[in-house]
Amino acid sequence: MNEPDPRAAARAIDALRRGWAIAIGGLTLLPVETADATRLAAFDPHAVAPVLISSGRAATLKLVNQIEAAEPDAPVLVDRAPWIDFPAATALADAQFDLATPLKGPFRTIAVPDRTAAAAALRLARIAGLLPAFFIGAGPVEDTITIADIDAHEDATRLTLATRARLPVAGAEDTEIVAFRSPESADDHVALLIGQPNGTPPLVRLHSECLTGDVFGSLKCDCGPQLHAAIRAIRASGWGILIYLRQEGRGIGLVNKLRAYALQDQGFDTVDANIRLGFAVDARDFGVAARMLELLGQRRVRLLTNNPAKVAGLEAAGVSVVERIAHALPTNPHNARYLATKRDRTGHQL
Ligand SMILES: Nc1nc2c(ncn2[C@@H]2O[C@H](COP(=O)(O)OP(=O)(O)OP(=O)(O)O)[C@@H](O)[C@H]2O)c(=O)[nH]1
Ligand SMILES: [Zn+2]
Repeated sequence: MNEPDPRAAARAIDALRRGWAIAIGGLTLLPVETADATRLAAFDPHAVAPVLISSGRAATLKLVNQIEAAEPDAPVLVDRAPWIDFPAATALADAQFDLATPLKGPFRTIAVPDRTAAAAALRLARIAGLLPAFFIGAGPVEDTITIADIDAHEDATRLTLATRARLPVAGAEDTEIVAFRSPESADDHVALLIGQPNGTPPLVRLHSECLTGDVFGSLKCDCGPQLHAAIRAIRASGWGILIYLRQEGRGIGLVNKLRAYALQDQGFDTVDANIRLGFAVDARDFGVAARMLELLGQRRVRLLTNNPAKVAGLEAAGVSVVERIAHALPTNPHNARYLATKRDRTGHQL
């Protein structure tokens, strides 16, 4: 097996964002979101290329039953009926049109030729911040990558400590910022080391990026208040670490999170919005945070969280969580339903 090429996934992500076709394993794929009718005609002159979507999207379109939708990001292939032109394929891919222009079919699902490569393609779409939907054909491709290249892009063990500097912040003047990077990914994660080690396990907060909450003070979620309260709680405890993970939108990226918000405007909750778009409810990998803690020499932590998946994710990656401390803040009329959904549907303990 060849070593993964550090540039391969980055080149493929770039190609997908420009609407160019790529090949993964035995599959040749054109992304639905960024293609157009002309590119599709060049890629698939006989209009026979089936459309790859995920099972959550397929369940939303009533193409598969609910049991399969329990794993919302599994690959499903839709046969290319003659009426599925480029706009119809876009409607297959994009949940925002579901209520206004419901698709009636008829649709037929067919066997996915290479499930592993198809799942890798859906994963790459998520990493690229695109809708998880592709035409599968035989046209010319811009890049060819392997599943190992995609794995390397997400491999936390490839993360290294890049630099560190003093960074006094409001509520914690004795703070240092440490930045981490990997050869593959452009997402530079950071940690704030707050206070001085005192022989006890650090109080740790894993915070996933939320542009809307962290920067604009969005009231739809609790991220901004949680971020600032965590810094203060860590300082008050003596010392600890705030890990800031570049996992916007629970790992689906900013644009897809805003698509989920548009679906929430239509009445769907945060869980159903992700599924209707074709993503897992939570696409984050907390192994990245474990790797950062390991590079900082910390294998035992006290964790500030309401989310059992964060505890399990750290433990699975070899960090022992000696204590979980709840991190709930007052609700407001805009985020009450979101927080209730996290309690009722994703097991958050408040
Ligand atoms: N996809 C999606 N992501 C969201 C939504 N609302 C907030 N987020 C993202 O969710 C992440 C915030 O999660 P965290 O603050 O880590 O919260 P948590 O997983 O609930 O866990 P704790 O706060 O530790 O209990 C950020 O990446 C936000 O951008 C939403 O409606 N849809
Ligand atoms: Zn948020």
